Amino acid sequence: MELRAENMIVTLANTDIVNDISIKVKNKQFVGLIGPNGCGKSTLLKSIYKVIKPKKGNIYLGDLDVLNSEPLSVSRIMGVVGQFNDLSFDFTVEEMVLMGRTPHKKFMERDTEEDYKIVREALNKVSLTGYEDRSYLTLSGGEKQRVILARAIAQQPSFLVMDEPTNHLDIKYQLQILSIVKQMNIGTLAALHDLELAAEYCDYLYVMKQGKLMAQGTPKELLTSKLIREVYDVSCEIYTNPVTGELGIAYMPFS
Ligand SMILES: Nc1ncnc2c1ncn2[C@@H]1O[C@H](COP(=O)(O)OP(=O)(O)OP(=O)(O)O)[C@@H](O)[C@H]1O
Repeated sequence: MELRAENMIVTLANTDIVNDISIKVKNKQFVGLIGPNGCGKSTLLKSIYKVIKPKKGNIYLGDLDVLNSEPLSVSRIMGVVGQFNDLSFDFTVEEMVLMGRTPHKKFMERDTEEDYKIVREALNKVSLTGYEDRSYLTLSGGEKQRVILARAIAQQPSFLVMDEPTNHLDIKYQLQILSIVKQMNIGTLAALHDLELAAEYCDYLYVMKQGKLMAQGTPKELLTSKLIREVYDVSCEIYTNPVTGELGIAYMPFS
């Protein structure tokens, strides 16, 4: 399913945090959103998953006019893995992942054996089998992150929005989570900080700086030392990793 966000302007506290940005994620494409802290990535994503109302713009997911649709209609096709996953109330891991089934149910409809099967499979995918009865609030940051991904998997969305999904995760789970998402083979838009991981997993990248879109392209054409200096104010050398063949970035320490 294709996502089109057109001419998005998001204003918070009288400031244009997202300033006339258009992005497109083609069907089954994994698209990364990169840029320095505070450039507006989360704000743009939140406007796409309807937590923040933009001042201007249009968002279409397939034929669905996201901004003019009920959240329930959007949640039937869009999964979200947010940046901060804390709750005020405690739920078990199983209850958390079962919430992913809610958009597909009628009012007061009971959970079925099929729902529990989908939840078990989702937990297995993120290596959390056996955690069903654990209290969500007692989990580590990385375990919470994987529960939230399991919830998105159980939702069986056609499109996924992720805000720094590898936050809190050690390297094994960073690779695991991105591989799982890639295998889901659905359109995905993800804000990412690790540029090497972005290069490895993303088909296409958008670069934001100070609320504006600065550049876009495939990782290979986009990630140059010149661009990284312009965006992050950091010196680096780009090379091809001799072991993986992937794009590598050697950052130069501040002197
Ligand atoms: N509700 C708000 N009111 C005022 N300013 C806000 C609000 N929410 C976010 N901002 C500001 O908007 C800017 C962009 O924030 P945002 O979280 O979108 O950035 P980001 O690119 O996701 O950053 P990070 O990489 O640090 O997560 C920041 O300067 C932030 O302080």
